[in-house]
Amino acid sequence: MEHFTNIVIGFGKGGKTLAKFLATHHQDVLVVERSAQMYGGTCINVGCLPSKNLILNGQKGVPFAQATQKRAEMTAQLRQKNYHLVADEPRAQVVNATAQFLNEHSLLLTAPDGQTEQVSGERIFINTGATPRIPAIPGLKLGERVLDSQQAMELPQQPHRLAILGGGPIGLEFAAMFASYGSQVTLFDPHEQLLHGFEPEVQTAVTADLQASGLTLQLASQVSQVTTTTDTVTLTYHQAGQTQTAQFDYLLVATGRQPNAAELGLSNTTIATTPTGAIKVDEHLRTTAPNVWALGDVNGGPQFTYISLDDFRIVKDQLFGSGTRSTADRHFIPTTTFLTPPLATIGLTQAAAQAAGHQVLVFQLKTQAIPKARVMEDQRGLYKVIVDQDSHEILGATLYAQEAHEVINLIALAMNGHLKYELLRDMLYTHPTMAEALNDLFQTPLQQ
Ligand SMILES: Cc1cc2nc3c(=O)[nH]c(=O)nc-3n(C[C@H](O)[C@H](O)[C@H](O)COP(=O)(O)OP(=O)(O)OC[C@H]3O[C@@H](n4cnc5c(N)ncnc54)[C@H](O)[C@@H]3O)c2cc1C
Ligand SMILES: NC(=O)c1ccc[n+]([C@@H]2O[C@H](COP(=O)([O-])OP(=O)(O)OC[C@H]3O[C@@H](n4cnc5c(N)ncnc54)[C@H](O)[C@@H]3O)[C@@H](O)[C@H]2O)c1
Repeated sequence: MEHFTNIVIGFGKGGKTLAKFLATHHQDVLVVERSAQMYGGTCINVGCLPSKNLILNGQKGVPFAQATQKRAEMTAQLRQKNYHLVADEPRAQVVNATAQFLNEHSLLLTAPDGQTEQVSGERIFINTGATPRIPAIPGLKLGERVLDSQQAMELPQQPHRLAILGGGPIGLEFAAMFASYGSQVTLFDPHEQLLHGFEPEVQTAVTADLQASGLTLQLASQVSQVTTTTDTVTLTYHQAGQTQTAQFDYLLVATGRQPNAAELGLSNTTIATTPTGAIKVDEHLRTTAPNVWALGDVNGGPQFTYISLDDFRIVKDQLFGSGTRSTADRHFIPTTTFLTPPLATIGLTQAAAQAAGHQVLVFQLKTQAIPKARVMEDQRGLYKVIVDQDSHEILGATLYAQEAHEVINLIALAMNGHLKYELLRDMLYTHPTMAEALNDLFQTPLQQ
């Protein structure tokens, strides 16, 4: 059995960054990835980057067939680059196989052709990501007409009539994206409102903009049956006390992603899982077995590429630093749902801040008031920022506007640096930019 100092299972964001780091720090490392089409992980192959590329080309008016070709070229290039970034390191090896634990420190590797080998590792890092969660609805099964996000992006033509199950980030981004290519999109979600837990002004604005772009929303709906034929999919759903049916060409299932832990052979180890099926970790990402860590989606944390990257930093700090860095250091996690315009958030909403006992100042600005929005010919949206009345520090922000995905990082800096809001109010900004609107936003709080 070949022995390695380090084994990384899964070529995800945290794992590949760690593998590169270890190899360049003179440690041998084996990276095990079950699919040669996934070198580099979910984000670059089937997640963030291809979806944003399709969103961008939809906005530019590129036909879907051409856009999907560009997406495929981009992911192929990124996959190659990611593979070589690790595999070309003299101390690193990449193997195409599925890993399963035999015990805490040895693994069975099964190659795509069925060949097996056993390896052992002094340290093992689990970075196996997540896969779509399919709700237990009669007739609902992925196939020709019922797709996950990867299959939807790989369609050769945009669907004519598309149903989407789930109004989370995948459901919303794909709904807006397919609508921009001309698909008739209907989105089903059990909540009364889109964007559950967001600022109410933003829920209203986004809902109105999505409807104006041609999207049909079936909110407060429960899909109870899915029936497929060779070229249609029919949904039966309950809504407002009535049972209805609707027919589509395709259904995209976007109802969350489940950590990939079930097939790892964990029953051969003392590695515990959580009630939701994630690998149980402490705040230093240590599993319940010695010298085994879990990074990224598989550990049940927020499912973002930048969280997986931060998981790498936590593990690196244990191996090469002071060992103090932990998930508790993540005070504020910015997010962006890439709608048009994008929707970015950080920290608390007004309701959450008040519920937590803060006296708040609420600042709000309509995007219409921002010159750069006029220049960009998209004046939809608003900024809403919540400030603590005593400390003058920012508690949370929701930005729904062009460039919100960039401006939110400026707010994150102020929050992490414990800066008073007046600094952003009085700063010099380049012009014309969406950031300079912070000068105006912070002039006068709304009356409470
Ligand atoms: C459509 C979509 C859009 C998204 N958009 C964004 C976005 O805009 N911004 C953002 O931050 N996040 C986004 N995400 C989420 C983001 O992609 C994930 O949070 C992130 O990629 C998770 O990375 P990871 O490090 O956990 O592992 P992953 O990148 O998921 O890698 C896990 C790897 O492990 C492999 N693997 C699994 N089991 C085994 C095994 N037993 N043996 C060997 N290999 C195995 C898998 O094949 C996979 O390559 C998006 C996700 C999707 C699906
Ligand atoms: N821009 C981004 O950062 C981005 C983009 C895409 C995905 N992601 C990540 O990927 C993860 C997965 O995204 P997601 O949108 O699949 O999951 P999600 O868990 O965020 O949202 C799932 C949605 O499906 C709905 N739902 C659940 N069961 C349902 C049912 N039976 N019928 C109809 N609706 C149902 C829920 O109400 C919810 O709105 C997210 O948590 C996110 O972190 C991030």
